[in-house]
Order: sequence, then structure tokens, then C-alpha cells
Amino acid sequence: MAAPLLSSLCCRHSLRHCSPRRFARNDLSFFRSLSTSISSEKSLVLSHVNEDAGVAILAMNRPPANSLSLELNEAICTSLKEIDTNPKIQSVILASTNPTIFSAGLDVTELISPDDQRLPKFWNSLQQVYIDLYGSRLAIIAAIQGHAPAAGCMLAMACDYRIMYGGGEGSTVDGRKRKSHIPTIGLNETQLGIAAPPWMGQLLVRTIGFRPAERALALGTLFPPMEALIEGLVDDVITEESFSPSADTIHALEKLLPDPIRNQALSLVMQKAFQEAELYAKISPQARVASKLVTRSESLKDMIASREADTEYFCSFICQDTVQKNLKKYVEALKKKSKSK
Ligand SMILES: CCCCCCCC/C=C\CC(=O)SCCNC(=O)CCNC(=O)[C@H](O)C(C)(C)COP(=O)(O)OP(=O)(O)OC[C@H]1O[C@@H](n2cnc3c(N)ncnc32)[C@H](O)[C@@H]1OP(=O)(O)O
Repeated sequence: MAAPLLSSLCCRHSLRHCSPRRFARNDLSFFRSLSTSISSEKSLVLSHVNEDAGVAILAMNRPPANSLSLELNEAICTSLKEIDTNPKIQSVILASTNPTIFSAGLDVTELISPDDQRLPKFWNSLQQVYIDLYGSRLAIIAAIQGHAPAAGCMLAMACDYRIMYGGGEGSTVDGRKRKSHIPTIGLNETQLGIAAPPWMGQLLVRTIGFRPAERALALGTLFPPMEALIEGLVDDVITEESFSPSADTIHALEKLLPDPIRNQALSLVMQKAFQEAELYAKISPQARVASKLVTRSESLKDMIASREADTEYFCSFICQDTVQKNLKKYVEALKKKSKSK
């Protein structure tokens, strides 16, 4: 049977936690957690569990770009584990507190002149994030309000459903105009002179199909929202024009805003993600988890079996002179671009 596999893969899941429940449409109090600002290490991830709704939110909170460091990876796993052990929770919204960046992928500074001890730990922590998200008993909805390159795209692909902001005028909920923002998503590794690891590349193949993935991997394509939708890389694209939340949801937001989320893109994507979480929750959890195993257990087993070899290969690849040279050039260009703003 597939169910015990998921449990053993993720070391903690139990179907008895999957009690069916409904979500309270108008209880969006978890938005408040997004505005919380704590300076402890825990604040790398802000999580809030709403037992009445059966929904949790896990928001990455590592300024300036939610780039994945060893510590952020560990914080994501710890937070997901805490949520997972709560039998009242069936759905999680994976989000970002940054209005224009979901996650910028790996923290490239982890890759440059790396420490021998830290590098394998770092890679293991990324593998673990993938395993925990992809093999979770929870329905995980990615609320992609901003850019999701490389490992940021991987995070989204490891979820059950992906909602992306389609871009717009960049207005905020208080009506002030902001710079227009059109996010992109994709595995752009080749543009950094590196290649996505096999398990990440295969994840793209499983998500968008062989030939489109082959081409996107080779070119390091970053897709704007509508192209991502057409390719099947995301499941839904929303804009201010295309999506109107229900009256209940608007009411709940009015009560909560403007304090927690002032950014229109972020609040829209979160609203839609909440609706999707509600939809997943109507399905029998046992049936939902069993169906997830049909599509995910084999590839997860393969990935786990080759984990050590993957780490060894990654470490030796990253330490090559030419790779280091490419990465340094890339980071310099990134810094230059950021300074010139
Ligand atoms: C064959 C197998 C073995 C090989 C395995 C290799 C492993 C492959 C797996 C994963 C690879 C990765 O994930 S590598 C990371 C890829 N990420 C990127 O290429 C994104 C880089 N960033 C951007 O393009 C942009 O920052 C953005 C589009 C995400 C956002 O643009 P915006 O204009 O809004 O913001 P800024 O560019 O000004 O950035 C703000 C700030 O953040 C810093 N930053 C951005 N990205 C990263 C990052 N990935 N790591 C570390 N820091 C990052 C940027 O430098 C700015 O900082 P400063 O203001 O201090 O300069």
C-alpha cells in the first residue's frame, strides 16, 4: 500500500490525522501573522495555524529575497513538521512576506567559496525541504505573488497547487500606485552556468512534460505568468481584473486590512489560495493522500535512494573552478543591477 510509504518517507505522517473538515470561509485571521516582525531566528518563517479553519500558513520571511540558506531551509522543515503534527490541519498555504519575490532560489552566497562542512549540510537541507513538501500528507498551495526562479520554482512545483499573480499596475489596497510588477518562474540554472540537479529537472518534466521541460532546462527559461499557465507550470493566474473574492472573503479582508497586507498582489493571491485550500479540504483526506502517492511515491523513493550521491556530486560540481567563476560573475551582475536601481 502506498500510504505507509508516504509516512516512512516523511517520518511523521499518519492518516489518522486526516480527519475531514470544512474551512471557515470568513476566518482569515492568519493574515495577521504576515505583518508580524520578530527578529529571532524563528522569524525566517512565519507560521500561523488556524485550527477552526483547518488551514495553516507558512510564510517565508528572509529579506531581501527569501533566498534559501541552510537556516531558511531548516526553518521551513521545522515549521512544516509542527503544522503536520496537528491533526486538525489539512491544508497549508506556502507564501512569502515579500510582495514581489516568492523565493529567489538558493542563496548564491552559500555556493561561492563554500565551507567544506557547511556545503553538504546546506544541500541536505534543500533536499529535505523538497522531500517534506512533495511527500507531505497536507495539501500545500503555493501562493506565488512574486518571482520564483530556480529553487524558488522547485518549492512551488513541490506543492499540490500553484497560484501565480499575473501582474498589473502594482496598486496597493490603499489605492497608492506602485511600480508595475510581473513575476517570473522557472528553472534558470543554466543562466548561472550550473545545471538543475536530476531530481529538480525531473520534477519539471513531471510538471510540464518532457519536451517543454527539456527546452526550458537547456535555455534556463523564466516564464511570465500567462506562459507559465499555458505550459502547466502553474495552475492558475490571477489579476485584479480576473479575480474577485467572495463577499465573505472581502468582508474578512476589510476587517483585517490595511494593517496586515497592504499589497494588492499578495492579498489577492492569498485569497485565492485560501479558496483552493477550502476545495482540497472537501476531499476525503485518505483518498487525497492515496492519490498523491500514486503520482509521487516512486520518484520520491528514487530521489531518497540517490540522496548521498546527489550531495557528493553537488559538492564536487560547485567547487570546480569554472563553476565558481561563473557564479561569482553572476553575483557581481546581480549586485550591480540591485545598486543601479
Ligand atoms: C548537476 C547537479 C549539481 C549542480 C547543482 C546546482 C544547484 C542548482 C539548484 C538550484 C540553483 C539555484 O537556486 S541558484 C539561485 C538562482 N536564483 C536566481 O538566479 C535569482 C537571482 N535573483 C534575481 O534574479 C532577482 O533578485 C529577482 C528577480 C529574484 C528579484 O529582483 P528584484 O529586482 O526585485 O531584486 P534584486 O535583484 O534587487 O535583489 C534584492 C536583493 O536580494 C539579493 N538576491 C537576489 N537573489 C539572490 C539569491 N539567489 N541569493 C542571494 N541573494 C540574492 C540581491 O543581491 C539584492 O541584494 P542587495 O540589495 O544586498 O544587493
